[in-house]
Amino acid sequence: MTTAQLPLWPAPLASGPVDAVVPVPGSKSVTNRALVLAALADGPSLLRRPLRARDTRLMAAALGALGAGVEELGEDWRVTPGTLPPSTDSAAPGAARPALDVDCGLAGTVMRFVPPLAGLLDADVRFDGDPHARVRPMATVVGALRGLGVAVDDDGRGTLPFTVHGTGAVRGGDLVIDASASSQFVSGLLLAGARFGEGLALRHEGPPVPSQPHIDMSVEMLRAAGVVVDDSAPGAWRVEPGRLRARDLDVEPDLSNAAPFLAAALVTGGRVRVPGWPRRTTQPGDALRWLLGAMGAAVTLDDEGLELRGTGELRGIDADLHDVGELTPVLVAVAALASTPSTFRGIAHLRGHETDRLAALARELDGLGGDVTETPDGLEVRPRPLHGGVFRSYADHRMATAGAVLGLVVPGVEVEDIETTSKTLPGFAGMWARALG
Ligand SMILES: O=C(O)C1=C[C@@H](OP(=O)(O)O)[C@@H](O)[C@H](O)C1
Ligand SMILES: C=C(OP(=O)(O)O)C(=O)O
Repeated sequence: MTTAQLPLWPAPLASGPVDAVVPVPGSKSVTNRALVLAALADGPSLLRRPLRARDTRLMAAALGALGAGVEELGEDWRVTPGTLPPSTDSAAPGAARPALDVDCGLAGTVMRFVPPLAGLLDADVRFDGDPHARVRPMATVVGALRGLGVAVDDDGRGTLPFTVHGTGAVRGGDLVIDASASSQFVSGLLLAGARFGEGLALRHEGPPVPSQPHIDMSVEMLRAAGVVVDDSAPGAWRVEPGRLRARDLDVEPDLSNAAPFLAAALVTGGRVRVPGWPRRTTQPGDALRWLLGAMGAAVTLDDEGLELRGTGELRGIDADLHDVGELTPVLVAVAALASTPSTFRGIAHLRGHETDRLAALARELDGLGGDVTETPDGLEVRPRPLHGGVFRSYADHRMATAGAVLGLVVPGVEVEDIETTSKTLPGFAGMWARALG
């Protein structure tokens, strides 16, 4: 794919230690789960301060196409279930079955969470997305739906596009999947499972499932909606059939989107405070406290939020990021600026993210004079003096923010298509400029 025509953003060089308070918008993962659960619930729900970004607007539009209503009320969103749960007023005799379109963009949560809901509608629902979305792994979703008795038309490649032929009900029951390529396969089925006739008894078979905190987030949010979920056996989940309670919810700040700002404090020896950092959370971004701490940061969490201070020390780490893969790009950028080498493991599944993140990080850092090698399940980073140049983002919001972190201390870094950050963080360039003062 040629990306030569995309604009280049001269990444600002820090003139000194970054010292900023950075309020971070709502969590993508919490917002999109809350939208799905609200669309399936027994009445209207209010999401307070959801993330308003491309991924969450795509989710709102997808649920809208399936019959739910999402209305903006200032900073909040009111969600009305509409024809979800399954409509009883199916098409009149002789009328064509409704054919609906869902644009997944590049949102993993939309492409993995919405198809199981489409099975609950009496309609044909076509799923497609961006060019980069058409190479993300989807075979497990298609296979799971067929295993649940839902017909799906695809071209057999195990990717978008495909069409789900819903019949208005999903039988549910026992299902075995391989979720080693993405935890979202598990989450998507769990979120819809209570609406299946027999509920869902899901079992994973295969190499370990990544991103366990995101599965915990799904289970916790289902329970908060009154759904009975048993996750006591490793690699197995039982969702009892039943109603989902509508509820109002405060969306936590997106801790993974705090990563570049916290990294800015660390690599410039400065200080960044993120207000509203939850004391307890299922978000994987909470691990930044330990990961950046291990790289030299001093981190405190109190009622004012999280504060991270750079201490002047910046060391490499050896870290298994299997559970927190979405933190990888920024951590690799920090590692490239450290005084000692780093090894990141457990993240083979990042090859199926917005882009092949392992290849992209190795290529772009090498392009700035770095020394990064891919391993079968991760990256090895050997710090070297870096020089300026173009840092391509491959339609990946987290590649773009990783480039911004490098540009703080490496003169002449130009990040391609900084606006790709609008997937989860619209206005990133402005936030970055404000944080740098
Ligand atoms: O369920 C979610 O909200 C997510 C799960 C993870 O996906 P993978 O398990 O595919 O890494 C994560 O990387 C992604 O950013 C968001
Ligand atoms: C992997 C990510 O996104 P998605 O939800 O599209 O999978 C991510 O945000 O790092």
